[in-house]
Amino acid sequence: MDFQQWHLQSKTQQIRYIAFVTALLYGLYALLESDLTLSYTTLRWMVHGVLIPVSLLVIGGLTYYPKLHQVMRTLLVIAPITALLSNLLFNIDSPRFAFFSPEIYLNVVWTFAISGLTLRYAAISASISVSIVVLITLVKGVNGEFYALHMLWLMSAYLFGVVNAVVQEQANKTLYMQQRTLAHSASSDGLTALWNRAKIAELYECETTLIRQHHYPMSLIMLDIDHFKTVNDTHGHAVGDSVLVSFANLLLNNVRHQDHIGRIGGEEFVILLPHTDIAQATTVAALLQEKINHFDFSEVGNKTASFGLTQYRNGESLSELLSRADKALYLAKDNGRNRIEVL
Ligand SMILES: Nc1nc2c(ncn2[C@@H]2O[C@H](COP(=O)(O)OP(=O)(O)OP(=O)(O)O)[C@@H](O)[C@H]2O)c(=O)[nH]1
Repeated sequence: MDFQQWHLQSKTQQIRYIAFVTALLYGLYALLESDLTLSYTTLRWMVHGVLIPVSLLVIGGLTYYPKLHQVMRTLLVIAPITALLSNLLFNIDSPRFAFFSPEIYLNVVWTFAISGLTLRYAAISASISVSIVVLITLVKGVNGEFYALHMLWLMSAYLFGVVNAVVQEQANKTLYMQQRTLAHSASSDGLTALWNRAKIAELYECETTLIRQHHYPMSLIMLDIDHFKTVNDTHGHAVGDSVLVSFANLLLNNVRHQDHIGRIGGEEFVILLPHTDIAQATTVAALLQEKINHFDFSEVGNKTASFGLTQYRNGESLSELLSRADKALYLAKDNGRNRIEVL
């Protein structure tokens, strides 16, 4: 999940409540406005009392549907621009423009600091809004003495908004990075950085859910370095560790990016291969065997590994799949090691 998606997800509640509260406030605004003005009365009602509150309610409602969050964000970018355009349409020629102008400044601050948009999207929305206001103000003008104050407040709203959004964005990015680091260290093996057993179980659940929908084959390779104990006994634990890291990298460099590699025991590894039947998995295992046999593990020289392969059967649990692969691996060890066995 990239930062934009993470942000959207983490801001869902804020967007929801702010959208609902703002819808309510626009309803009130429409009521108060009708006492203040005689112009565009029906249109004002339609826009401030119906169109904008309904759009905001839709935005709030879309927060409940993660698949529609992109649509929600687009509406969130458009809504403040619409509100502001209607404000200008209704009020720019009015001698009482000053009564209605706070909505414009609030709108800009709202977009940057309150709406829940990321800096990029808030900047797009608020910049379009402010450009429109400046342009229309320059073309149409606003009544004399209010002009300078209007421009100052507009600029202040934009500046406060930008500064706040930049600071918030920095804080959010730090939080995002921290969460990613934490999530990764909770899912990976500290020595090799491959997935740990818990993460493999999570990935297995994701894959089997997809398999139930799309019916594709999946295989599992379990492999174990042969006579690894002698590496530790002869060269020491530190060299043993570096062999494990090199071995992990060798696996990573020789499988597809959609395959999931985990270290589930001392020198025991698994590779979950989606969209792969047992014949294809055997070809992958043979390629890995070849690569391992020819790899120079520096002080240790060449090593071999034994492979246990099996194909996923519909509805079975990870432990059932692992236990069959484990039996195949056991067979490979029993039959002389540096072998591939399938069950
Ligand atoms: N250096 C290092 N050694 C580990 C680690 N985890 C497990 N081991 C060692 O891996 C060795 C596994 O030994 P065994 O289970 O007897 O297996 P083996 O010597 O590889 O023999 P076979 O699997 O039968 O071929 C043990 O000596 C463990 O101490 C680790 O993280 N680092």
